[in-house]
Amino acid sequence: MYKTSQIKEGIYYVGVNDRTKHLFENLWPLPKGISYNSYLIDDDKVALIDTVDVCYSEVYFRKIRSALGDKPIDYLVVNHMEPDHSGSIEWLVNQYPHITIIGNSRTMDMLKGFYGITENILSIKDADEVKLGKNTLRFYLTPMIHWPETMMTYVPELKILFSGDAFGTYGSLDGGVVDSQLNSDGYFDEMIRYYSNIVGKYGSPVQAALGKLSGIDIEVVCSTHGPVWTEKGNIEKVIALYDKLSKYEADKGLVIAYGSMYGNTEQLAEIIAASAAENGIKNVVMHHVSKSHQSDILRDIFKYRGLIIGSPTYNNQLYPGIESLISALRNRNIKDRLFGYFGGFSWADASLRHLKEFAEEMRFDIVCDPVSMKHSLHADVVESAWNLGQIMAEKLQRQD
Ligand SMILES: Cc1cc2nc3c(=O)[nH]c(=O)nc-3n(C[C@H](O)[C@H](O)[C@H](O)COP(=O)(O)O)c2cc1C
Repeated sequence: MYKTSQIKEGIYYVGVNDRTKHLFENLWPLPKGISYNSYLIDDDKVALIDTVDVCYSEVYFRKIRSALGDKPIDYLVVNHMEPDHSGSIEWLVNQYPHITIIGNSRTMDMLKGFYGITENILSIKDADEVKLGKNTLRFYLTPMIHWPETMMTYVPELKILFSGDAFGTYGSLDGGVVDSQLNSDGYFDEMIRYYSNIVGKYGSPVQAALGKLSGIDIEVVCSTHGPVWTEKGNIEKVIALYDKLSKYEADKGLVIAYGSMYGNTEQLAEIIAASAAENGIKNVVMHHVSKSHQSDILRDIFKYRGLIIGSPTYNNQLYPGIESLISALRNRNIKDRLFGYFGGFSWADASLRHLKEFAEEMRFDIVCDPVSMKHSLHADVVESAWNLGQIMAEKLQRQD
C-alpha cells in the first residue's frame, strides 16, 4: 500500500523517483536523481496523465491501485511519447484493457510504431475537450517541446496545467511533491540545466506554446519532472524563466570555456577572467571542457550573455572538447551572445579560424580581435588577453 499524494481534490500524484540512473538520455548527469511524474484524476471518469519509465512500472501500478482500488481507468492522456513517460503504456494497457488512449495524430503514429497500439485510441485536435464529470480535459497542441507530438492538458475547473516536459527539472522529489511542501531553491538551476540540455534548440516552439497559454488562468503546473508548482511566485517564475530562456535572453555574466593540454591556453583563460572581474563582472564561470560536463557548460551559457571560447590548435582543428561544445551550441541555435575567442598553436594556427567561422555563423557580437598565442604567454599576448576581458566586461556592463 502507498499513501498517494493528493494535489487537489481528486487529483493524485502517482509518479516515481529514479535515484539509480546516472545519465538522463544516457547523456546528462543526474547527481540528484530525477522523478517521472504521472497524475491521476479521479472523477466520474478516471483519467491518468502520462506514465513512467518502464523500470518503475511495478511500483507505479501499486501507487495507482492505492489511489483507485479496483476502479477502472477510462483514459490515459499521452502528453509526450518519450520513453521515460510512455514506457509503461504497454504494461498499463495489459492491466486496463478497456482504457482509451488520448493523443494527437503524431502521438498515434508513435503509439503504433513503439508499442503496436492501434485500438482504443482517441485522436484529439487543438482545443478539443473531453468531459470527465465535474472536470474537463482541454488539450493544447504544443509541438516540438521537444518532440513533434508534445501537447499539454488543462483542467479549467481546477486551473491545473499538465505541461509535459515543459517546466520540468532534474532532481528527485525528496519528501514533498508540491512546491509548498519542499525547499524548491535548488530546482531552478536544475530547470535551466534541463532546459539547455533537452529543450534548448526549440526556442520558437516554446514561444508559440507560451503564447497559446497566455490567456489561460493557471494555478497549478504539473510537469512530468520535478516539483508540482502551486505557489503564486513560483508559477510566475517558471513561466518567466521559460520565456527568457526561449528568447535566448541572459543575465550579466561571463562563461569562459576552454581546452588545454599543457596549460598555456588555460593561463590565457585565467588572465581574461581576472581582467573581466577587475572590470566589474562578478559572475565569471570558467569551464575546462575536459573537466566540466557539457551539461553544466550549456546551462551556464544559457544563463549568461558573455561567452569566450579558447582552444589550442589540435591536428589542424579545434581541441576535441571545444569541437563538441560548439557543435552542441550550433544544435541549440544559441543566439545573442557577446563573444570573444582565443587560441594557441605551435606551428600553424587553425583554432582561431574555426572559432571565427563559428561566431559568424551564429551571428554573435564579436567584442574585439581574438587573442593568438604561439607556444606560450609573452607580454604582448598577456596584454591582448587583458584587453579582451576588459572589453567584454565593458560591453556586459552596458547591458544594464
Ligand atoms: C596532439 C597535438 C596536436 C597538435 N596539433 C597542432 C597543429 O595542428 N598545429 C599547431 O600549430 N599546433 C599543434 N599543436 C600544438 C599546440 O596547439 C600548442 O602547443 C598549444 O599551445 C598547446 O596549448 P596548451 O598548452 O594549452 O595545451 C598540437 C599539439 C598536440 C599535443
